[in-house]
Parts: sequence; C-alpha cells; structure tokens
Amino acid sequence: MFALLSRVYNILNPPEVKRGDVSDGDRPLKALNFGCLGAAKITPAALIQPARTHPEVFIYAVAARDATRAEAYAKKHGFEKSYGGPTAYQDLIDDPKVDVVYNPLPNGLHFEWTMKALKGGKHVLLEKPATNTAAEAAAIFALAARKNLVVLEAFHYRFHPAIQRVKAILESQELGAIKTISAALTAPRGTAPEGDIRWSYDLGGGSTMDPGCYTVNVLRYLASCNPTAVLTAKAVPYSSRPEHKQVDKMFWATLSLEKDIIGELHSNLDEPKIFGIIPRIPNLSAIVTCEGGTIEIFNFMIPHFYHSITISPVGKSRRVEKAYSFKGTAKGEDWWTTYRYQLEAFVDQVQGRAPQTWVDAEDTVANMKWVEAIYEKDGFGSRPASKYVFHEDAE
Ligand SMILES: NC(=O)C1=CN([C@@H]2O[C@H](COP(=O)(O)OP(=O)(O)OC[C@H]3O[C@@H](n4cnc5c(N)ncnc54)[C@H](OP(=O)(O)O)[C@@H]3O)[C@@H](O)[C@H]2O)C=CC1
Ligand SMILES: O=C1OC[C@@H](O)[C@H](O)[C@H]1O
Repeated sequence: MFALLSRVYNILNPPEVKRGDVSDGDRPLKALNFGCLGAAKITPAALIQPARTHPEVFIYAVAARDATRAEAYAKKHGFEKSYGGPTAYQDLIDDPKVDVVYNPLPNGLHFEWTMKALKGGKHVLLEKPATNTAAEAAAIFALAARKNLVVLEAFHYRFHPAIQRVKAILESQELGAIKTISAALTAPRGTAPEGDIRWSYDLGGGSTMDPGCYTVNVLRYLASCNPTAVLTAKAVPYSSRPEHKQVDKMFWATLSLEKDIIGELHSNLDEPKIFGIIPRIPNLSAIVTCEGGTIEIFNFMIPHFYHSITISPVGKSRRVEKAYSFKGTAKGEDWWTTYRYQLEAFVDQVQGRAPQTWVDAEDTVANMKWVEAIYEKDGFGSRPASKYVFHEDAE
C-alpha cells in the first residue's frame, strides 16, 4: 500500500530536474526544444509532466488555432512561446528554435501536420494511431528516412517494463507456444463526450481507431508476429445519426495470426454506467493462453498506476508479478509513467543513443494495416485519407 501511494504521489508530483545541454563523452548534446501542435488535452500527461524530469527536454512552444487559448495554455503549462491563429501550426514548425514537434492533433490531421513538420526538418513525436491509413503511415516514414529525422508513434505502454516483462515470459517458453491472445480496452461513457474528436469520421474517430488501436498493437506485440486475416468483425455505431454510420463506439474482432495463433479483440469507448451513474471498472487486460498455461496482464495500458501480471502454469502454482522499473538494467524509476519511459527512448533516439526499446516504421504501418482490415471486415470502412497533397519541393 505504501509503495502504491508513494508511486502515485511521485507520478503526480515528479521531482523536477535541472535542464540544459549535456555531453555524451566528448560529444556535446543540445537540449531539445519541443513545440506542441494544438492545446490538446493529452499533452500535459503525455509530454509536459514527463518533460519536467528529463534533463534534455524543454517544453518550448505551443500553437493553437485560437490565440487567446494558445496564450492561456502556454501560461498554465509554462511554455516560453505561443503561436495563435490560422497560421499557428505552420508558424510553430517554421520556428528555428523548435527541434521536435509533438503532434496530438485529431487522427485525421496527423498525416498532414507530420509531413509538414518533417518537411520543416523537425523530428516528430506522433500520437497514436499514426494516421488514418497504412499508406499515409508508410509515406511519413519514407519522408522521415529521406530527411534522416526521427518519427515515433506514441504507443507509450510499449516502453514500460510491465508489458515487456509479459513478452519476456512468453519468449522464455516457460508456458510453451502461444495459442490465443485476447485483449480488451473499455472506457466508461463520458470519456469521449458528445462532440469529441473521437466521434468524428472526418477527423479519424471511432473506437477501433482509439482504444482499439492499442488492442491491435498489444496482440501483434505479444504474438511477435502479424495477423494473416480478420476472421470475424462486428462494430456498433455511436448513434443512429447519419454522421455516425461509420463511427463505431465498440467493436469485436477475431484474427488469425502467423504461428497458428488466434487473436480476440474488443474495445468500447462508450460503456454505459451502472444505473446510469456508477462508472464500470474499465477492462484493460490482455490474456495469453499457451500450451503450458496462461498469463494475464491487468492494465497493460497505464500500468504505472497499478498493474498485475498473473502467471498460471499448468500443474504448478500461480504467481503474480509486478514490473514498475527495469531494476537497474535500464533507466527508470518505479514512478516513471509509460509516457516518461517513452520520452526517454524518444530523446535517446534523437540524440543518437540506443533507446531501451522502439516502435519502428514497419510496426506502425502494420498496425494501421490491421486497423483498416478490421474496419473493412465489419463494413465501417477505413477512415478517410487526408486531402493534403505532399510536394517535396513546393510550398
Ligand atoms: N497517448 C495517449 O495516452 C493518448 C493519446 N491520445 C491521442 O492524442 C490525440 C489528441 O487527443 P486529445 O488530446 O484527447 O484531443 P483534443 O480533443 O484535446 O484535441 C486535440 C487538438 O486538436 C486540435 N484540432 C485541430 N483541428 C481540430 C478540429 N477540426 N476539431 C477539433 N480539434 C482540432 C485542437 O487544437 P487547437 O488547440 O489548436 O484548437 C485540440 O487542441 C489523438 O490522436 C488521440 O488518439 C489521446 C488521449 C490519450
Ligand atoms: O489513447 C487513449 O487512451 C485512453 C483512451 O481512453 C483515450 O480515448 C485514448 O485516446
């Protein structure tokens, strides 16, 4: 109990570190100025708080479509600079002091603004899901490779020791070959209120895109292979209104994977409350059934608050493990959030150090491919491709 309270206290009140330029042996390394597109809700948890404990990260600038909103957000979160108005996003990208662009815009705008940031010579920390389509994700990584820039799709949970411990147990063969993997993510009604970007088809909304993309990701990660087909898929629209015809509030899918693995996925972004008032405990579990037993992780998505890994080998006693840090084998503290571990890896990659782990181009493109394949199977169809046309030398 003390460990839990101490962890939560440190997550909410991380000890600030002195920030500035560093050196790696003889190599001087400049601290990175981050510029954030949009005054987004996720930015404080995903970047601003983690940055307070990263010696090489400055939260430098924010851009929002409304200047007053941009200024208020900058003041509240301690940004040095704000850009506001219709040209704000491009102005931020054009600021020579910005080294890295954080892109937490609605999914349907990820492609356009990541391409523009790369074109402007900036590294990009890109929120999940990377884009609306696999083709767009591939185009982003092709441009990043041509320009020698870093792009990371922010699947933050992958950087935390908890999910990596589950994968290590599976790879140790303690439980033998994997037979099935089921993964679910549910969120209580109100998480995405009416009018939220998640309910807009044009902005790349839908449950399969939002919590669902994590279920596709954890399936592929734990299986260490890709799906081969979507066997069944069913989705339920957010409402009967015409604009929600292709916007799912929940989905179920069964996929076959290489190595004879079956995957079962579910997400619900609008789970009704009990008696309309009591939120249900979210389902945040991944369960892997192997020839020699099962392993279940409760709360694979935000394990830093609390998680449990239950290993049940056939014929042996069950054990429960936790993994909040890498126990000295890699950087981190028990109270580091998934986002803090992710920031460490991202900065390492940009600064030319080897990150503890990574989500690479192939991984991101495959994830988008299978999100699209689920939408194709359930009849909701891919989210619309961006109308932005990239010209390498124009503009
Ligand atoms: N990693 C994680 O744990 C999480 C990731 N996410 C991801 O982050 C992204 C943003 O999510 P969230 O912070 O909840 O989003 P918000 O609802 O806060 O929207 C983000 C920003 O989008 C901008 N925007 C630009 N164009 C539009 C438009 N046409 N309509 C509405 N907003 C627009 C707004 O910027 P402006 O301020 O300029 O008006 C707004 O600040 C998504 O991709 C989501 O999947 C979200 C939650 C958790
Ligand atoms: O990334 C996310 O994680 C938590 C979810 O509730 C949220 O909708 C999503 O964007």
